[in-house]
Amino acid sequence: MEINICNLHHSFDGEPVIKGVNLSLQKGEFVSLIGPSGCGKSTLFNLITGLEIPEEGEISFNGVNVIGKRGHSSYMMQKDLLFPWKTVLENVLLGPKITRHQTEQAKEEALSLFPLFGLEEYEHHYPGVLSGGMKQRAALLRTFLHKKELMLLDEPFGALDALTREKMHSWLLQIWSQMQRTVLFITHSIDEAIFLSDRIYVLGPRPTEVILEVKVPLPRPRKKEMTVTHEYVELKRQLMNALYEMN
Ligand SMILES: Nc1ncnc2c1ncn2[C@@H]1O[C@H](COP(=O)(O)OP(=O)(O)OP(=O)(O)O)[C@@H](O)[C@H]1O
Repeated sequence: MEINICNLHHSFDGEPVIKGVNLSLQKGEFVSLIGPSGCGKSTLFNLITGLEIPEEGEISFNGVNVIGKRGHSSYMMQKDLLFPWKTVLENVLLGPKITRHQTEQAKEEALSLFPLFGLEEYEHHYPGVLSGGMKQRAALLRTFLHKKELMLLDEPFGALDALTREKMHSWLLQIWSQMQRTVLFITHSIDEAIFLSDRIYVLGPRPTEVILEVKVPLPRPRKKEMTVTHEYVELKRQLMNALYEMN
């Protein structure tokens, strides 16, 4: 599966937000988007999922135009909250339920994944008793169960403390390699983008466009020790220059 976004333009009330964005993803790739606050990253996700219709440009999955079409990507929004009155299991089944495929099979699959997502024994608890990291893992499990060609993750770890966030990085990579999904990931953290990704796109300020695309030259599986290697530091310098030059 190949995803191509070509010459995408979008405005709100006559104010341009997206200005000729081009990007592509190969099957199974982990790609991050990094850019200044308010540049249009979430808008880009809304366009890819069909929640918004672009003024101009193309979005295709395997050559098929998907503009304005829903159902080809699973989306974890920045504030993807769990419903406090539903149990953790009911919350994670919301994706399959929405697509009317909620069967005993979906429930069994969800239950079998609770240990991998570090949520074992919390199936019938309410989200109020979960830690911040567990809540994000539950929201991620819901997104993983909503099996679509592309997973869009909008800053899933932005609100977590540094240590929990680091643990989540290694954990997410393990899940991603086991489940073989294509991921597009928004972050404000250069380190997070490098540690997780195969490729990174740097977006400029609003109206945004791609100002840099880099491949991450680090082997997998990723290890924390890699964050002090020459390749890592050089890439970080390149990304910092691109991001700080805009301000
Ligand atoms: N539905 C909308 N109507 C009008 N303006 C909008 C709408 N959605 C977003 N905007 C504006 O478009 C711009 C881009 O917003 P967006 O949320 O896409 O940025 P972002 O890069 O995801 O921001 P952040 O990094 O802070 O999450 C902002 O100026 C925002 O106010």
